[in-house]
Amino acid sequence: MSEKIAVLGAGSWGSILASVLDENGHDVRLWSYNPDQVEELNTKHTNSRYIKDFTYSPSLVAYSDLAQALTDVDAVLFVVPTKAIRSVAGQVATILAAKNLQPQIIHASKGIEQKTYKRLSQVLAEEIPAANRKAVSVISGPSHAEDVARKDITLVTAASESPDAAKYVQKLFMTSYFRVYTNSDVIGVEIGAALKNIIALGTGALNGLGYGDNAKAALMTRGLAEISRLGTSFGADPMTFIGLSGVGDIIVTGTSSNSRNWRAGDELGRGEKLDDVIDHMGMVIEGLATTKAAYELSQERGVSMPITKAIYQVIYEGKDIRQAISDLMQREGRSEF
Ligand SMILES: NC(=O)C1=CN([C@@H]2O[C@H](COP(=O)(O)OP(=O)(O)OC[C@H]3O[C@@H](n4cnc5c(N)ncnc54)[C@H](OP(=O)(O)O)[C@@H]3O)[C@@H](O)[C@H]2O)C=CC1
Ligand SMILES: O=C(CO)COP(=O)(O)O
Repeated sequence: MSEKIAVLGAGSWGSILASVLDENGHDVRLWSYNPDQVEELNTKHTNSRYIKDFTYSPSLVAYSDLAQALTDVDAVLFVVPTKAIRSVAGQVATILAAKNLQPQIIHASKGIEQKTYKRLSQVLAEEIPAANRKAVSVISGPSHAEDVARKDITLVTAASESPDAAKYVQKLFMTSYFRVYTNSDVIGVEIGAALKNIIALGTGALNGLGYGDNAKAALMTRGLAEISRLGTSFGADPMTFIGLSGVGDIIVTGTSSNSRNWRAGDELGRGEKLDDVIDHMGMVIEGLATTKAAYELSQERGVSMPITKAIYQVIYEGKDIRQAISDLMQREGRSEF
């Protein structure tokens, strides 16, 4: 099949997913709000700020005009940072209504909306009226853009309440090195995807402070336990958290310097100031905002999330990291499950 697909957001992940789709023979329109970036993508076929040493196929065309990118689309893939999802979806909705289109809606972003605590598929379904879309799906899993760029083996999951939509997304992306499973648990997939970034900040910080493998494994395991507690409180299937978008993504993000969240944590652990870390990263560090949303959500729902709370206190209340770790370790002993 060859579909017309608009990919919105030309950062590291959006541009590489666009490249996978282009390679699969789809008519891909990669949209960015930055005209200089569009110019670079269309003339040099590079995206140097976001992905180093990678050349895109000339068949992949970038657009700065959103309406043009959406012409006759069969599917729209959102890969902008979480904080931009609602505003971009609002613009998309207006254009789809004017063009009388009803594409599949997919997103590959990882976060929770601030203040509303909504998952991104909920935000998309709210902003794009049912008359102008088919189902909403999410594609997620352990997938650093840098690894996909060099065609390293990558497995992800496509989740949707509509089994047909999940299969559609699976078919769009599958290649010899990019394998896609389907999943009906949208809640579990989106919560796992968003909250693993908090844990990556934590394991990065442990690394920066000089802690070893035991400490990092402990943080990832107990981190997954609290993510699972929050997710199941919303009705997620506990099995999802031992799948690709749960333990898979915690491993890839919580152990790798390819992860911006891990790197940010590492730099904080080494004593750098948060503002400096954000400044020189130059790309989105989703875990920072997600820590706030998840902490507030855990308070609101009465779900125990001690690691998220500790990371929240370090980032938002200026608590000393070593003190936060010591306080976590001195909590009263309890049963593992
Ligand atoms: N990188 C990866 O390996 C993976 C990332 N993800 C997720 O994908 C999402 C995007 O991440 P990623 O591509 O890495 O992020 P990047 O920071 O690399 O790129 C984000 C892109 O979105 C643009 N952007 C920012 N705000 C807006 C806006 N309001 N309207 C339109 N475009 C905007 C940015 O432009 P500018 O920089 O000029 O602001 C940039 O081009 C995140 O949720 C991330 O968690 C998921 C899996 C893997
Ligand atoms: O989600 C990712 C890999 O699955 C990428 O993580 P970072 O946003 O921390 O780079």
